[in-house]
Amino acid sequence: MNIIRTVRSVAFSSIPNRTLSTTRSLSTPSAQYTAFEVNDKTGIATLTLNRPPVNSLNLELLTEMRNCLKDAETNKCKGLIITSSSNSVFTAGLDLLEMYQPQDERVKSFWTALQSMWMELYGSKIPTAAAINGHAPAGGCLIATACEYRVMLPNFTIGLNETLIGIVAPKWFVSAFLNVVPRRVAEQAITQGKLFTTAEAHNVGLVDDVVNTKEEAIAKCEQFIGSFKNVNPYARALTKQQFRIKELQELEQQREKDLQIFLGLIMQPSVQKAMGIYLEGLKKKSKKQ
Ligand SMILES: CC/C=C\CC/C=C/CC(=O)SCCNC(=O)CCNC(=O)[C@H](O)C(C)(C)COP(=O)(O)OP(=O)(O)OC[C@H]1O[C@@H](n2cnc3c(N)ncnc32)[C@H](O)[C@@H]1OP(=O)(O)O
Repeated sequence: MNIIRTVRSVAFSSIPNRTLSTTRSLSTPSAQYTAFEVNDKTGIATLTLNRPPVNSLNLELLTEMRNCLKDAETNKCKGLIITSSSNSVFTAGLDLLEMYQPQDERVKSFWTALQSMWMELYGSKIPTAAAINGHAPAGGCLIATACEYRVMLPNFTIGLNETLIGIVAPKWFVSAFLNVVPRRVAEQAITQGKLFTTAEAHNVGLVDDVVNTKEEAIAKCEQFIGSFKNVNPYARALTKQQFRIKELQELEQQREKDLQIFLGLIMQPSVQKAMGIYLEGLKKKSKKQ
Protein backbone atom coordinates (compact mmCIF):
# COMPACT_ATOMS: atom_id res chain seq x y z
CA MET A 1 0.00 0.00 0.00
CA ASN A 2 1.27 3.45 -0.85
CA ILE A 3 1.95 5.72 2.02
CA ILE A 4 0.70 9.22 1.40
CA ARG A 5 2.76 11.90 3.07
CA THR A 6 0.68 15.04 3.32
CA VAL A 7 2.96 18.00 3.04
CA ARG A 8 0.32 20.66 2.82
CA SER A 9 -3.22 19.74 3.62
CA VAL A 10 -6.52 21.54 3.26
CA ALA A 11 -9.56 20.93 5.34
CA PHE A 12 -11.28 18.43 3.03
CA SER A 13 -12.76 17.03 6.17
CA SER A 14 -12.26 18.16 9.69
CA ILE A 15 -8.48 17.77 9.49
CA PRO A 16 -6.99 21.10 10.50
CA ASN A 17 -4.45 22.60 8.12
CA ARG A 18 -0.91 21.31 8.43
CA THR A 19 -1.59 18.86 11.22
CA LEU A 20 -0.18 16.15 8.95
CA SER A 21 2.93 18.13 8.04
CA THR A 22 5.10 15.68 9.83
CA THR A 23 8.04 15.42 7.51
CA ARG A 24 9.23 18.95 7.03
CA SER A 25 8.38 22.46 8.06
CA LEU A 26 6.90 24.77 5.46
CA SER A 27 7.95 28.29 4.78
CA THR A 28 4.56 29.08 3.24
CA PRO A 29 1.36 29.84 5.13
CA SER A 30 -1.25 27.13 5.56
CA ALA A 31 -3.45 26.34 2.61
CA GLN A 32 -7.16 26.92 2.35
CA TYR A 33 -8.07 25.86 -1.17
CA THR A 34 -5.57 23.15 -2.08
CA ALA A 35 -4.32 19.83 -0.81
CA PHE A 36 -0.77 18.87 -1.59
CA GLU A 37 0.36 15.31 -1.04
CA VAL A 38 3.51 13.45 -1.90
CA ASN A 39 3.36 9.69 -2.34
CA ASP A 40 6.36 8.31 -0.45
CA LYS A 41 6.55 5.25 -2.65
CA THR A 42 6.48 6.95 -6.06
CA GLY A 43 7.75 10.40 -5.13
CA ILE A 44 4.88 11.88 -7.17
CA ALA A 45 3.07 14.95 -5.80
CA THR A 46 -0.65 15.53 -6.21
CA LEU A 47 -2.14 18.99 -6.05
CA THR A 48 -5.90 18.84 -5.49
CA LEU A 49 -7.93 21.97 -6.14
CA ASN A 50 -10.51 22.37 -3.42
CA ARG A 51 -12.42 25.62 -3.62
CA PRO A 52 -16.11 24.68 -3.74
CA PRO A 53 -18.38 24.91 -5.49
CA VAL A 54 -16.44 25.12 -8.77
CA ASN A 55 -12.74 25.74 -7.96
CA SER A 56 -12.88 29.15 -9.60
CA LEU A 57 -9.37 30.56 -9.60
CA ASN A 58 -9.14 33.56 -7.33
CA LEU A 59 -5.98 35.28 -6.09
CA GLU A 60 -5.65 33.05 -3.03
CA LEU A 61 -6.09 29.79 -4.95
CA LEU A 62 -3.56 30.89 -7.57
CA THR A 63 -1.10 31.79 -4.82
CA GLU A 64 -1.55 28.40 -3.17
CA MET A 65 -1.03 26.65 -6.49
CA ARG A 66 2.25 28.52 -6.87
CA ASN A 67 3.33 27.42 -3.38
CA CYS A 68 2.53 23.79 -4.22
CA LEU A 69 4.49 23.97 -7.49
CA LYS A 70 7.44 25.38 -5.61
CA ASP A 71 7.20 22.66 -2.95
CA ALA A 72 7.09 19.95 -5.62
CA GLU A 73 10.19 21.33 -7.34
CA THR A 74 12.26 22.12 -4.27
CA ASN A 75 11.50 18.69 -2.85
CA LYS A 76 12.58 17.10 -6.13
CA CYS A 77 9.30 15.26 -6.60
CA LYS A 78 9.25 12.85 -9.54
CA GLY A 79 6.29 14.68 -11.03
CA LEU A 80 3.15 16.62 -10.27
CA ILE A 81 -0.48 15.66 -10.87
CA ILE A 82 -3.20 18.31 -10.75
CA THR A 83 -6.77 17.24 -10.04
CA SER A 84 -9.94 18.40 -8.29
CA SER A 85 -11.82 17.45 -5.15
CA SER A 86 -15.11 18.04 -7.00
CA ASN A 87 -16.91 15.23 -8.81
CA SER A 88 -18.03 17.47 -11.64
CA VAL A 89 -15.69 20.44 -12.03
CA PHE A 90 -11.92 20.40 -12.54
CA THR A 91 -11.97 24.20 -12.38
CA ALA A 92 -14.48 26.70 -13.74
CA GLY A 93 -11.55 28.88 -14.80
CA LEU A 94 -10.81 32.33 -13.52
CA ASP A 95 -13.05 33.62 -10.78
CA LEU A 96 -15.28 36.02 -12.65
CA LEU A 97 -15.83 37.92 -9.42
CA GLU A 98 -12.15 38.93 -9.51
CA MET A 99 -12.77 40.64 -12.85
CA TYR A 100 -16.31 41.95 -12.43
CA GLN A 101 -16.36 45.43 -10.86
CA PRO A 102 -12.84 44.81 -9.53
CA GLN A 103 -10.72 46.74 -7.09
CA ASP A 104 -7.67 48.24 -8.74
CA GLU A 105 -4.84 46.74 -6.66
CA ARG A 106 -6.54 43.38 -6.15
CA VAL A 107 -7.19 42.79 -9.86
CA LYS A 108 -3.57 43.65 -10.68
CA SER A 109 -2.30 41.16 -8.09
CA PHE A 110 -4.78 38.60 -9.41
CA TRP A 111 -3.58 38.83 -13.01
CA THR A 112 0.07 38.92 -11.96
CA ALA A 113 -0.46 35.78 -9.86
CA LEU A 114 -2.09 34.06 -12.84
CA GLN A 115 0.84 34.98 -15.09
CA SER A 116 3.33 33.65 -12.52
CA MET A 117 1.41 30.46 -11.85
CA TRP A 118 1.15 29.73 -15.56
CA MET A 119 4.84 30.40 -16.23
CA GLU A 120 5.86 28.20 -13.30
CA LEU A 121 3.56 25.36 -14.33
CA TYR A 122 4.26 25.58 -18.07
CA GLY A 123 8.00 25.78 -17.45
CA SER A 124 8.15 23.32 -14.56
CA LYS A 125 11.29 21.18 -14.54
CA ILE A 126 9.39 18.11 -13.36
CA PRO A 127 6.83 16.14 -15.41
CA THR A 128 3.31 17.52 -15.00
CA ALA A 129 -0.04 15.86 -15.65
CA ALA A 130 -3.69 16.85 -15.33
CA ALA A 131 -6.30 14.36 -14.14
CA ILE A 132 -9.32 16.25 -15.45
CA ASN A 133 -12.18 14.84 -13.42
CA GLY A 134 -14.76 17.49 -14.36
CA HIS A 135 -15.48 20.52 -16.54
CA ALA A 136 -12.45 22.60 -17.49
CA PRO A 137 -13.53 25.78 -19.28
CA ALA A 138 -11.21 28.73 -20.03
CA GLY A 139 -8.68 29.02 -17.16
CA GLY A 140 -9.36 25.31 -16.46
CA CYS A 141 -8.24 24.50 -19.98
CA LEU A 142 -5.24 26.82 -19.51
CA ILE A 143 -4.06 24.78 -16.52
CA ALA A 144 -4.63 21.50 -18.35
CA THR A 145 -2.71 22.61 -21.45
CA ALA A 146 0.16 23.90 -19.32
CA CYS A 147 0.71 20.31 -18.20
CA GLU A 148 2.54 17.78 -20.33
CA TYR A 149 -0.17 15.14 -20.21
CA ARG A 150 -3.96 15.22 -19.87
CA VAL A 151 -6.43 12.48 -19.07
CA MET A 152 -10.14 13.23 -18.75
CA LEU A 153 -13.30 11.60 -17.47
CA PRO A 154 -16.23 11.21 -19.91
CA ASN A 155 -19.12 13.62 -20.42
CA PHE A 156 -17.42 16.81 -19.29
CA THR A 157 -16.31 19.84 -21.30
CA ILE A 158 -13.02 21.61 -21.91
CA GLY A 159 -11.96 24.54 -24.07
CA LEU A 160 -11.34 28.26 -24.32
CA ASN A 161 -14.82 29.81 -24.22
CA GLU A 162 -13.74 33.40 -23.51
CA THR A 163 -15.40 34.92 -26.59
CA LEU A 164 -18.78 33.73 -25.33
CA ILE A 165 -18.27 35.84 -22.19
CA GLY A 166 -17.22 38.82 -24.31
CA ILE A 167 -13.56 38.57 -23.35
CA VAL A 168 -10.47 37.60 -25.32
CA ALA A 169 -8.24 34.62 -24.60
CA PRO A 170 -4.74 36.14 -24.19
CA LYS A 171 -2.00 35.05 -26.58
CA TRP A 172 -0.34 32.78 -24.02
CA PHE A 173 -3.64 30.92 -23.41
CA VAL A 174 -3.76 30.31 -27.15
CA SER A 175 -0.08 29.30 -27.48
CA ALA A 176 -0.44 26.47 -25.00
CA PHE A 177 -3.66 25.33 -26.71
CA LEU A 178 -1.82 25.32 -30.04
CA ASN A 179 0.77 22.93 -28.62
CA VAL A 180 -1.85 20.21 -28.50
CA VAL A 181 -4.51 21.07 -31.09
CA PRO A 182 -3.97 21.66 -34.82
CA ARG A 183 -3.98 25.36 -35.73
CA ARG A 184 -7.09 25.24 -37.92
CA VAL A 185 -9.11 23.45 -35.23
CA ALA A 186 -7.81 25.86 -32.59
CA GLU A 187 -8.67 29.01 -34.54
CA GLN A 188 -12.20 27.86 -35.22
CA ALA A 189 -12.79 26.61 -31.68
CA ILE A 190 -11.36 29.64 -29.86
CA THR A 191 -13.13 32.21 -32.04
CA GLN A 192 -16.39 30.32 -31.49
CA GLY A 193 -15.72 29.90 -27.75
CA LYS A 194 -16.23 26.18 -28.25
CA LEU A 195 -16.26 23.82 -25.31
CA PHE A 196 -15.29 20.34 -26.46
CA THR A 197 -16.94 17.30 -24.93
CA THR A 198 -14.48 14.78 -23.55
CA ALA A 199 -14.88 12.62 -26.65
CA GLU A 200 -14.35 15.60 -28.99
CA ALA A 201 -11.35 16.75 -26.97
CA HIS A 202 -9.82 13.30 -27.28
CA ASN A 203 -10.49 13.29 -31.01
CA VAL A 204 -8.62 16.55 -31.63
CA GLY A 205 -5.78 15.72 -29.24
CA LEU A 206 -6.73 18.23 -26.57
CA VAL A 207 -6.69 15.34 -24.11
CA ASP A 208 -4.43 12.32 -24.42
CA ASP A 209 -6.59 9.68 -22.77
CA VAL A 210 -10.11 9.09 -21.48
CA VAL A 211 -10.86 6.91 -18.46
CA ASN A 212 -13.94 6.31 -16.36
CA THR A 213 -12.86 7.11 -12.83
CA LYS A 214 -10.67 9.58 -10.99
CA GLU A 215 -8.57 6.68 -9.63
CA GLU A 216 -7.92 5.50 -13.19
CA ALA A 217 -7.06 9.07 -14.20
CA ILE A 218 -4.52 9.38 -11.39
CA ALA A 219 -3.08 5.97 -12.33
CA LYS A 220 -2.71 7.13 -15.96
CA CYS A 221 -0.92 10.29 -14.80
CA GLU A 222 1.39 8.20 -12.61
CA GLN A 223 2.08 5.96 -15.59
CA PHE A 224 2.97 9.01 -17.71
CA ILE A 225 5.28 10.39 -15.04
CA GLY A 226 6.74 6.90 -14.50
CA SER A 227 7.63 6.74 -18.19
CA PHE A 228 10.55 9.09 -17.44
CA LYS A 229 11.99 6.68 -14.88
CA ASN A 230 15.07 5.95 -16.95
CA VAL A 231 15.55 9.48 -18.22
CA ASN A 232 18.04 11.86 -16.66
CA PRO A 233 15.87 14.57 -14.99
CA TYR A 234 18.29 17.36 -15.89
CA ALA A 235 18.42 16.35 -19.56
CA ARG A 236 14.64 16.00 -19.53
CA ALA A 237 14.10 19.45 -18.03
CA LEU A 238 16.43 21.15 -20.52
CA THR A 239 14.79 19.35 -23.41
CA LYS A 240 11.33 20.39 -22.20
CA GLN A 241 12.61 23.94 -21.91
CA GLN A 242 13.63 23.93 -25.57
CA PHE A 243 10.00 23.25 -26.49
CA ARG A 244 8.54 25.87 -24.15
CA ILE A 245 11.09 28.66 -23.81
CA LYS A 246 9.61 30.82 -26.58
CA GLU A 247 6.19 31.25 -24.93
CA LEU A 248 7.79 31.70 -21.52
CA GLN A 249 10.17 34.40 -22.71
CA GLU A 250 7.42 36.12 -24.63
CA LEU A 251 5.24 36.48 -21.56
CA GLU A 252 8.15 37.28 -19.25
CA GLN A 253 9.22 40.14 -21.49
CA GLN A 254 5.66 41.41 -22.00
CA ARG A 255 4.28 40.96 -18.49
CA GLU A 256 3.51 44.60 -17.83
CA LYS A 257 2.06 45.08 -21.31
CA ASP A 258 -0.04 41.93 -20.90
CA LEU A 259 -1.35 43.27 -17.57
CA GLN A 260 -2.23 46.62 -19.13
CA ILE A 261 -4.01 44.92 -22.06
CA PHE A 262 -5.97 42.79 -19.58
CA LEU A 263 -6.93 45.80 -17.44
CA GLY A 264 -7.82 47.87 -20.49
CA LEU A 265 -10.08 45.14 -21.81
CA ILE A 266 -11.89 44.10 -18.68
CA MET A 267 -12.48 47.70 -17.59
CA GLN A 268 -14.37 48.52 -20.78
CA PRO A 269 -18.00 49.21 -19.88
CA SER A 270 -19.24 46.84 -22.60
CA VAL A 271 -17.05 44.02 -21.23
CA GLN A 272 -18.20 44.68 -17.66
CA LYS A 273 -21.78 44.60 -18.88
CA ALA A 274 -21.29 41.31 -20.75
CA MET A 275 -19.57 39.78 -17.72
CA GLY A 276 -22.41 40.92 -15.46
CA ILE A 277 -24.99 39.32 -17.75
CA TYR A 278 -22.95 36.10 -17.94
CA LEU A 279 -22.63 35.94 -14.14
CA GLU A 280 -26.33 36.57 -13.72
CA GLY A 281 -27.07 33.71 -16.13
CA LEU A 282 -24.82 31.39 -14.13
CA LYS A 283 -26.52 32.35 -10.89
CA LYS A 284 -30.02 31.89 -12.37
CA LYS A 285 -29.02 28.45 -13.68
CA SER A 286 -27.52 27.53 -10.32
CA LYS A 287 -30.73 28.52 -8.48
CA LYS A 288 -32.87 26.42 -10.84
CA GLN A 289 -30.85 23.26 -10.12
C1 LIG B 1 -6.83 40.35 -22.75
C2 LIG B 1 -7.31 39.40 -21.75
C3 LIG B 1 -8.57 39.76 -21.13
C4 LIG B 1 -9.31 38.92 -20.41
C5 LIG B 1 -8.98 37.51 -20.26
C6 LIG B 1 -9.73 36.91 -19.13
C7 LIG B 1 -9.64 35.44 -19.17
C8 LIG B 1 -10.55 34.69 -18.57
C9 LIG B 1 -10.51 33.25 -18.56
C10 LIG B 1 -11.54 32.61 -17.66
O1 LIG B 1 -11.25 31.59 -17.10
S1 LIG B 1 -13.05 33.37 -17.50
C11 LIG B 1 -14.06 32.21 -16.65
C12 LIG B 1 -14.69 31.29 -17.63
N1 LIG B 1 -15.44 30.27 -16.97
C13 LIG B 1 -16.65 29.89 -17.37
O2 LIG B 1 -17.20 30.38 -18.34
C14 LIG B 1 -17.31 28.80 -16.57
C15 LIG B 1 -18.58 29.27 -15.96
N2 LIG B 1 -19.15 28.23 -15.14
C16 LIG B 1 -19.84 27.19 -15.66
O3 LIG B 1 -20.02 27.03 -16.83
C17 LIG B 1 -20.39 26.22 -14.66
O4 LIG B 1 -20.37 26.81 -13.40
C18 LIG B 1 -19.64 24.88 -14.61
C19 LIG B 1 -19.94 24.07 -15.88
C20 LIG B 1 -18.15 25.07 -14.47
C21 LIG B 1 -20.16 24.07 -13.38
O5 LIG B 1 -21.54 23.94 -13.44
P1 LIG B 1 -22.34 23.58 -12.11
O6 LIG B 1 -21.64 22.52 -11.37
O7 LIG B 1 -23.73 23.35 -12.53
O8 LIG B 1 -22.19 24.88 -11.19
P2 LIG B 1 -23.02 26.22 -11.31
O9 LIG B 1 -23.00 26.73 -12.70
O10 LIG B 1 -24.36 26.01 -10.68
O11 LIG B 1 -22.15 27.24 -10.44
C22 LIG B 1 -22.12 27.17 -9.02
C23 LIG B 1 -21.77 28.55 -8.49
O12 LIG B 1 -20.47 28.90 -8.96
C24 LIG B 1 -20.53 30.17 -9.64
N3 LIG B 1 -19.52 30.15 -10.73
C25 LIG B 1 -19.41 29.29 -11.72
N4 LIG B 1 -18.33 29.58 -12.46
C26 LIG B 1 -17.77 30.66 -11.93
C27 LIG B 1 -16.61 31.43 -12.26
N5 LIG B 1 -15.80 31.14 -13.31
N6 LIG B 1 -16.32 32.48 -11.50
C28 LIG B 1 -17.08 32.81 -10.44
N7 LIG B 1 -18.20 32.11 -10.06
C29 LIG B 1 -18.52 31.05 -10.81
C30 LIG B 1 -21.96 30.24 -10.16
O13 LIG B 1 -22.31 31.56 -10.41
C31 LIG B 1 -22.72 29.63 -9.00
O14 LIG B 1 -22.76 30.63 -7.99
P3 LIG B 1 -23.98 30.70 -6.97
O15 LIG B 1 -23.64 31.86 -6.08
O16 LIG B 1 -25.23 30.93 -7.77
O17 LIG B 1 -23.99 29.39 -6.26
